[in-house]
This record gives sequence, C-alpha cells and structure tokens, in this order.
Amino acid sequence: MILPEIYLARMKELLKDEYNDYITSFDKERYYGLRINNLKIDTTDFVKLSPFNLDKIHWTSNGYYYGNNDKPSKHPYYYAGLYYLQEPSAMTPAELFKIDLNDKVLDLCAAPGGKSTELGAKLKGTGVLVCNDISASRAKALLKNIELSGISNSLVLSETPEKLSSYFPEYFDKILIDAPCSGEGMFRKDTSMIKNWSEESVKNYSNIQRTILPHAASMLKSGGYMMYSTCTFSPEENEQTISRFLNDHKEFELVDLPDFKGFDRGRSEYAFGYEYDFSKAVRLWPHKIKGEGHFVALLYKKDEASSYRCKIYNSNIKEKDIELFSKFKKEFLNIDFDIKRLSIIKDKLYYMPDEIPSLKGLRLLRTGLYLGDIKKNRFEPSQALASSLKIKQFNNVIDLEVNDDKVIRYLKGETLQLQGMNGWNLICVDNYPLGFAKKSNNLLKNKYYSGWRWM
Ligand SMILES: C[S@@+](CC[C@H](N)C(=O)[O-])C[C@H]1O[C@@H](n2cnc3c(N)ncnc32)[C@H](O)[C@@H]1O
Repeated sequence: MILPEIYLARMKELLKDEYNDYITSFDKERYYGLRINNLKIDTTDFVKLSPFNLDKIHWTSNGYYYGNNDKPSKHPYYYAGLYYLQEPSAMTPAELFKIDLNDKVLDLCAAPGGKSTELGAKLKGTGVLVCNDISASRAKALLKNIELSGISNSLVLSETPEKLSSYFPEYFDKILIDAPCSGEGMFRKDTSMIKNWSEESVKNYSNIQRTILPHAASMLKSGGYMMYSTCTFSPEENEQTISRFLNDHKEFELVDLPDFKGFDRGRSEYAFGYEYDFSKAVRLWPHKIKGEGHFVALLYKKDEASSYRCKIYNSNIKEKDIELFSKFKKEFLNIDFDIKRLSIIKDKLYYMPDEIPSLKGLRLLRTGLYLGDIKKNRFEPSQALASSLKIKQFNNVIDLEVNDDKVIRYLKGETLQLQGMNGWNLICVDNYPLGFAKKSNNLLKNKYYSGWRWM
C-alpha cells in the first residue's frame, strides 16, 4: 500500500516509537464485524442461533468478529434484521454512549446508520431517535437500515445542521456527531480513501466539523451529553476541533470515557488554546486493537436550568380517518396505538414518536413508523411494519425454519405454495419476521418489499 509521504511524516510525528507497528499493521488482515440487534434478539440467544464463527469484540456487549468464510450479508437472519455488519472500531461510539429509556437522541451525521441502529436498539422503542444526514442519497440507505432494524420511534431527515437547529432548540438529551472526516483510520479497510487524502482535505474537514458542532450544541438540553467521533487520526480533526469548540462554549466539559485493553487516550498536548484533559477521550489504532482507527470524545453540557421548551406537535386525527386501519388492527395486530400519535400524509399512515415538534418545512424521509397505505377500501400494511413486529404481535403467522428453501424463495419475491390463513400473514424465519404475504382465493401473494429482495 502506497501512502503519501506527507501523511507518513505526520504519522511519524504523532506515533513516535509506535510508528513502525502502525506501518506493519497494513500487512495484517482487516477484521470484519457484526453487531447483534438487541431490539430484535438478545445477544445470548443470537449466539446460540448463529451459524457463524463468532469471536467477541472485547470492548462491546454485542459485537462479534465473524470468520473469513462466513457470509452474513447472504443469510436470512440478515434479512430479519438480527444484526448489522459493522467495522469493529466503528461500534465504539454507540457502545460507549449511555442511552436511557425515553431519551430524545439525535444522530446528526447518521448515514448509512451503523451507529443509529445501535442507538435505536438502546432506546427499546421509547423516546425519539432523530437520524439525519446532509446527503439525500446516503439518507436513503440510512432509512433502509433503520426500517430493517425494526426501529419504530425515529425520524429520518436530510438537512443541514443549521436548519435542524432552528426546529429542535435544546430538545435532545443525547447527540452523536460522527463527523465527516479525512478517514485516515480507514485506509486499510478502504484504500480508495488514500487518494482523496491531502493536508488540504484535513483542513477542510476540520472547518466543516467546526461549523457543525455549535449547531449540535444548541440542540442539546442543559444536563445533556454530546458525543463526537471520527475515523481519522489527525489532531486537527480531533483534539483541536473539540478544544476550539470548548474555548467558545464554556458550558461544556469533557467527560471520561471507559478504558479497555488496547485503547489509547486522546492527546492533551494537541489541544488548541487552553489546556484540556484529553486523556478522557479515546483513540483507537489498528496496531493496538483488532479493528481500524477511531477517535471518540464525550462532552457534558452543564446543567444550567434552561427555560426553552419546544412546542409539541399533536396530530388531530379522528377515529373515522383511520377506520380501515382500525379494522386491520382488530383482525391482525396485538398492539395498542395512541391515536394522538397517528398521522396521515398523502394516504400513508405513520405512527409518530412521542413529543416531537412541528416538522413543517424539513426534508423528511420518514416521520415515525410507516404503518401502511390507506387504499380505497382496505389498509395495506408496509414492510416497515412487518420489520418492527415481534412474532406475538401478529395473529396469522407462517414460521419457516432457516434451512427451508422457501425462506430464500420468499425473499426473492416468488409466489409460494403455503397454507396460511385468509388475509394477511406474517412470514417469519425461526420466529423472526421477514415480511407479509396475503392470501385470497387460495393464493398466497408475496408482499415482500421489492426494493429489499434477495439478489
Ligand atoms: C462518518 S460518516 C457517518 C457514518 C454513520 N454515522 C454510520 O455509523 O453509519 C459522516 C456522514 O456525515 C455526512 N455529512 C457531511 N457533512 C455533513 C454536515 N454538514 N451535516 C451533517 N452530515 C454531514 C456525510 O454525508 C456522511 O454520511
């Protein structure tokens, strides 16, 4: 692997006598990880069920390395959203971020959702998860991952941090900024990042990070926590971005992050302006752990009793607007809905997260859980609803065993000869929902969302 001379000189300066270890880490294999989606399955249950050669990632509670011969992206459990494929170090921010039930959480740079899906799992369907990415195309991938993971309490947006900040002032308890960066920590995983690297790009990213942080800060409640992470090594994008922010925001302070074997700490000598204790932050290096490079810092917004409260939006939906859905719900679903949280947008029915402000004027890809479509004389449930269900929450279930060839045929969109009850059936694999099928006139129509099909 050929790395730019200037980059190597900078790394020598940063790493000193560890430099050679860092360089030789490029000759080693990269590590592949999967993170179990605890919203759908407990870690121990998945480990029992898993056909993969798993080895625990020691600083996580639900992350595992998988074997070179495993193909977890080509397995029905992946389609059931039981895990997310993620580079092991990239699991660190969401792992270290303590999320409480009912928290309002923002993932500001969220696509494609590696960290959002874990933050959503930690919320266990309570509170609100707002996932945003400035890039509309990347936000589409984010939406798919949120829905596949079964997260039902999220908003998916594609906005600038500045615009978001005018809608959500001091609204969130926790904010993650997994910032755009020069990606030095991913050179081994993705060599294409090397050719985009330059000292200039480090400077540019550091400027972007510096503009994002104040907007994020204004959306955080007093007493709230903000986590900042990058997958790069340059102090300009890590200690210096944070210390510049702290210089201008005296209401924030660094919080100590836990230590694990192989973790390195942030470098106080790189702080800009005042002295800050960056040993509270974490640096991950590919020559010290089985994973790529990362930086993580946690900030606390001191509790200075703010007075601001967002005006909360309430839908004014009436029973008669949702008659078709109520009929469907009575026949098939074993869940309760709070009518105040239902919302109809262009004949699509959504279940909104609780206590959200008005979203008018925002570029939204998803407003809560998309339940389905209100057609002329029927309600048609969505793929997102199927993904969010537990098997017990649906009356008609066809549960297939993972080795049954009908599982993959269903995921390919084929029509199957299965018994099923009349009307809607939830197709599951080993008790975990995949999608819907509808039976009428003895024919079971495959309703698996065509955009997610097994290829
Ligand atoms: C490191 S990636 C995020 C990865 C993601 N958190 C995950 O774990 O899957 C950074 C993201 O920031 C987005 N981004 C770039 N500039 C941004 C900005 N000014 N505001 C919000 N997001 C931005 C990029 O589109 C990119 O998807």
